[in-house]
Amino acid sequence: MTVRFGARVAVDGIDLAVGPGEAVGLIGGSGSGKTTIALAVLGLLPAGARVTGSITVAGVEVVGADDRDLRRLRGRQVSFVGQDALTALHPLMTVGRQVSIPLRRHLGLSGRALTMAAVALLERVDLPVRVLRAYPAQLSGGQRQRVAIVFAMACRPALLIVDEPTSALDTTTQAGVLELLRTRHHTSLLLISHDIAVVSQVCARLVVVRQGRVVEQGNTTRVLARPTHAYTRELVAAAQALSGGTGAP
Ligand SMILES: Nc1ncnc2c1ncn2[C@@H]1O[C@H](COP(=O)(O)OP(=O)(O)OP(=O)(O)O)[C@@H](O)[C@H]1O
Repeated sequence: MTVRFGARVAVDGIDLAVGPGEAVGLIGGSGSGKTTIALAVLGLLPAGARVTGSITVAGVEVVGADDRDLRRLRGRQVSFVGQDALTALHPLMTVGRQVSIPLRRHLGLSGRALTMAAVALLERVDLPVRVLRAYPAQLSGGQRQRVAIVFAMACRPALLIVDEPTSALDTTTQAGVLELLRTRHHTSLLLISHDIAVVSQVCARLVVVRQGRVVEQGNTTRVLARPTHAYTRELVAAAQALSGGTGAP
């Protein structure tokens, strides 16, 4: 895919595949095009953006699709969790009401079956049932992030895209969120981050982007041990410096 904002090419002929159940990490510095790739896959780029090429999710072509088809795809086949879970959740709706919407719309649940499904989702992320009656602002940052991810996975989408899931969290809470991302069952994951250490804890394959192009991709262990591109070496060195400077991140 290629994405242009006017004359500026933000994503330049990227060829990227995420297989069924696979977790792929998309890494790159600020402005490398990571969020633009995510928004293109979701069909959520702003009006001025022009996408060329092809993007398919669960066999459905996104480029040129109409709003109705895109709405059907989002939530059911592809879900997204952005950097700030507070913005992903409606501030004036309890957690319980919010989770009931996708469960009703996409899975057709109602009444007792719907309540039981909502409770089961919270149990999966070690959150007490009373969280269903809480408003997002009454939860901690880590609780909100877990709620947002578990909601995004509620309808068992084919693909989950998560953008910088842990940047605002302390190390312990971060570990909980990453553990949650590891237990996705059949859902594929595209995990976006500038932090190679975070992504390498969840993803078996890494794709490194710079200025809208893929500069390196491959098995996580291989990329960390023997990065071939200078830019990847910089990212690995930065992660090692942050983790105390010894060993792999
Ligand atoms: N709506 C827009 N209009 C014009 N240019 C944009 C728009 N959105 C993104 N860009 C440009 O596209 C390029 C890629 O931006 P993008 O947000 O995808 O990078 P990123 O890798 O996600 O960065 P970050 O890690 O800082 O979020 C940048 O040069 C940015 O300025």
